[in-house]
Amino acid sequence: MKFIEYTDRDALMLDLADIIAGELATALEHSDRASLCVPGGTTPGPIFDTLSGVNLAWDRVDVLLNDERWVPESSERSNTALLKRRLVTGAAAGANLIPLHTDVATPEEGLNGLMPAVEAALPLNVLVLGMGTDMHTASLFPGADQLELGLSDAAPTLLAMRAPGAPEPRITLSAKALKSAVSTHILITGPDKRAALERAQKLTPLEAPIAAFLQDAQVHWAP
Ligand SMILES: O=C(O)[C@H](O)[C@@H](O)[C@H](O)[C@H](O)COP(=O)(O)O
Repeated sequence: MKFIEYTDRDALMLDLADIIAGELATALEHSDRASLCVPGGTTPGPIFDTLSGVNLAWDRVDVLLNDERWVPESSERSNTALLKRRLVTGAAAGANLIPLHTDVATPEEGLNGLMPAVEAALPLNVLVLGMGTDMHTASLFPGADQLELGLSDAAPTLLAMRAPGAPEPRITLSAKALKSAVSTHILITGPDKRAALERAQKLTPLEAPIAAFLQDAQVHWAP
């Protein structure tokens, strides 16, 4: 793991957007298509704003979420709506957004229909992960009903997940699918998340799911 500390959040967001754009451009030099897998939640918005202004062959880029809350796009908790508003817009409007939600009642019912497009985007080129102070990442939450499967080598690409720490049912890429990424960036801000990350380094992925990703990751942190 490489830990990169920034003086402030603005610097972090600008630098990481720049790194992601550079990695996508390099991938597109060697391949017809490149994939970018990103977290939802409250932290990455400013990175999306910057990326959506970057000149890149976005029509050759597949964008997908790490995970989605099973809520309609009209909900303010919809990560898909966040991506449409702040990432797949402007210069990046032509990117291919791979859906992680469909209009059925439960993630279990939606899973199989969503799976082929996600699998077609693997292996991932660029992965950005967020983390909660409970050390979850994507929707791999400590105590989640399918965590053990989600972390195992036998995991399917997508799983439904329900957890005490998650207010609604979720759909998530498995650790195996996420770990296909050529490059992994973990985006965290604030002292509580830094302390949580330090705790996670001494725990197993079942106790601290983010631990499954630390070995090959660059962690980007600002106060
Ligand atoms: O949909 C989600 O909730 C995310 O993908 C999740 O894994 C997120 O990255 C963390 O919960 C951190 O969220 P914040 O950035 O809001 O703290």
